[in-house]
Amino acid sequence: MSDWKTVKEYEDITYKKRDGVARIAFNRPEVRNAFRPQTLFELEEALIDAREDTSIGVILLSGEGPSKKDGGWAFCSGGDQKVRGKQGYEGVDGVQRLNVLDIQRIIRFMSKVVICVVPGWAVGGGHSLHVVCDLTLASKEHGIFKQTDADVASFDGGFGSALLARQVGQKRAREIFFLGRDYSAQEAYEMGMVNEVVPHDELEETAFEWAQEILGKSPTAIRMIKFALNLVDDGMVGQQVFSGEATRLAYMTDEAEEGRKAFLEKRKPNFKKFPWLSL
Ligand SMILES: CC(C)(COP(=O)(O)OP(=O)(O)OC[C@H]1O[C@@H](n2cnc3c(N)ncnc32)[C@H](O)[C@@H]1OP(=O)(O)O)[C@@H](O)C(=O)NCCC(=O)NCCSC(=O)c1cc(O)c2ccccc2c1O
Repeated sequence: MSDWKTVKEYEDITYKKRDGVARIAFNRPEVRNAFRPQTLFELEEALIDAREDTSIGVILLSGEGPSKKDGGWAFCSGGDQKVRGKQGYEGVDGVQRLNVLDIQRIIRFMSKVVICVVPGWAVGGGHSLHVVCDLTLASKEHGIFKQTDADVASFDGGFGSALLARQVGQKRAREIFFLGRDYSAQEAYEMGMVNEVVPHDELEETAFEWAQEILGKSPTAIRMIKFALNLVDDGMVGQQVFSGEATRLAYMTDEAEEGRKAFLEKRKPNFKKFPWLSL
């Protein structure tokens, strides 16, 4: 096994790779890893790099820490309220955005497994990010899950709430949003939104081990299952993403090769030798 290698230095995130695994982490621990537009642009670039790298099969999404100010740990505390304007979170270009939604879509629709590694607070828009990841591992000692959207007059009416209800049930999802209470990693596990509660010191290594276990599986089977599980909730976009993978598989057949060759050779395709399969 090799060591983590930094892919690129960023201001608001860290980005490393090791043995088929990419690790991307929020790096603003003094504000509990709250995100501003710049954070999300950096995150988008790193996620797309990991998605396009065919040597990478699993992405760990986490938060650096602890805070030098008070020792607190966080995955992410959502949008940075200091830069929130009337139409979204304001960047250095003066434009106000809700570009965390881009990040949610990249995670949801990418053909690789994204594991959320929660070393501390997962709050507001950070809570929604954990919900949209494929799996969540949380620190036994410091992991806390909290949905503060209604405290700050915000709401994630998409994956952050609807998918949450799929994970924990309607009544629990409403409780999480309506009351905005703190839930320990163990409580989040019992509700069905965390896969494993791990001693804090072992969290990173456990996440890496889960990633290695997944990397031992068939990449095709993993992405077909991810997209099939998404399909039921994602409407025509889910159908598009799943069907894209079916098209890819079809392209790999001799039948598809005959279609392609016939076009290039300016002749009629001969599909006679390919059977009309039964059920
Ligand atoms: C996360 C906390 C529960 C942690 O509490 P704790 O007591 O441990 O720590 P402090 O409160 O003292 O915080 C330390 C330090 O960090 C600063 N900070 C923490 N969170 C944020 C934040 N989100 N923005 C800015 N700054 C933050 C805090 O001010 C302290 O700094 P000092 O200088 O005072 O030391 C608790 O901090 C907390 O509740 N934080 C706020 C959580 C929150 O409400 N987040 C926003 C929810 S809305 C959202 O995220 C969101 C974003 C989107 O882009 C959306 C897009 C589309 C739809 C919905 C969206 C959405 O809901």
